[in-house]
Amino acid sequence: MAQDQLPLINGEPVDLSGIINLFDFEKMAEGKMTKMAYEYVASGAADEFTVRWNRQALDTLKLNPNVLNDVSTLDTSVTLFGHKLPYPILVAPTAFHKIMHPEGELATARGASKAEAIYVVSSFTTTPLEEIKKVASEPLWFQLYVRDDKEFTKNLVQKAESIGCRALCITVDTPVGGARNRQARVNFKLPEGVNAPYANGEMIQKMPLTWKEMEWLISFAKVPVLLKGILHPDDAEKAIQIGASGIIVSNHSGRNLDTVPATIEVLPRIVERVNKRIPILMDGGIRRGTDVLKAIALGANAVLVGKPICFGLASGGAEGVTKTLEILRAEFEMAMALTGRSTIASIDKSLIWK
Ligand SMILES: Cc1cc2nc3c(=O)[nH]c(=O)nc-3n(C[C@H](O)[C@H](O)[C@H](O)COP(=O)(O)O)c2cc1C
Ligand SMILES: CCCCC(=O)C(=O)O
Repeated sequence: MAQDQLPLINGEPVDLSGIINLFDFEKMAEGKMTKMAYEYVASGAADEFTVRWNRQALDTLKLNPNVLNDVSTLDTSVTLFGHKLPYPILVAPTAFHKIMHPEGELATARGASKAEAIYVVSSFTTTPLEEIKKVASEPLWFQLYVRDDKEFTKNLVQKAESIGCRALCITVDTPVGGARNRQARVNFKLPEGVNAPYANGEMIQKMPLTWKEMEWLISFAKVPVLLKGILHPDDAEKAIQIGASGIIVSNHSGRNLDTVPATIEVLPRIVERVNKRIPILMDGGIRRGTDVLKAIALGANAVLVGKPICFGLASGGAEGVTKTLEILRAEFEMAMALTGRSTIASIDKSLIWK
């Protein structure tokens, strides 16, 4: 592409034509972000075993394709809480987008909408919800970090509902922050002029969140409530008992408790216990269309992607976010066709080589 035809991001031409897969975006983003921002996004907790295991576990699962099924037309759609998604990939909640790109969450929302994906806005957004809502043409969900101030929490839930967020993801795996060594080494903090309006001036501190508070939240929430960060089948069961509408199997991309297993390893046990009573979403290390396929084969209804969205955003603003999702979607479609699956319902356990 000629220089003068390239899209302008903040007045700077950005050429994404060399980006072929999601790993290319990480390399490009590293060159564009401040060291502090890159370390914040790219790092995990402690020795980063879980970060690596998320990827390794997906990589080492082998596929067992069928041939000669009619895959001339694919239906990749799934329905979650009454809303039809054209494909089963959502934008995971990630904090502080203005440290990744000056347009922050507005670029993420535009980019996700263009790719027809639901964007789960983080409690630690650096842009007010009302502004994000104005630029989003696809549904938003809201991720909630529950604070010890109940009034604050309730008001935030009601704000998210009133601007039209269609679901709430309550993050339950962060009662305290993890041992984020790489963040500590760069002395991570928000740069001057960037703030998180719903973080109440604090980063993660002790959060007094227990099953009792979850019941309280569910009692007044008007939209479906999902618990994000479930790894134990007993907790999945409790989530159903207290009336959660869904769960997200997640280890927070290995950013909180190191040495928990890969989410794709945990997923089958949760799926067995939940036994189709509520939808199960999963995140952690999804980078390839085949990863999406494997998660669905093992029982997830949909997946979310976190880091790749941050890297897409840092590389090319809204366009980078769109391209990230489009690459993953296209790879997922190829993976379906190449395994002989034309619908989501036909993606079953037999696809995984034993
Ligand atoms: C930079 C970054 C910020 C994150 N911020 C939040 C957050 O504010 N709230 C939350 O529930 N999860 C947060 N997460 C976790 C993601 O929602 C998600 O669980 C995880 O990133 C998925 O794994 P992946 O990044 O390997 O795709 C964050 C993850 C990253 C990488
Ligand atoms: C201090 C925690 C901020 C948000 C978060 O969940 C993350 O960085 O993973």
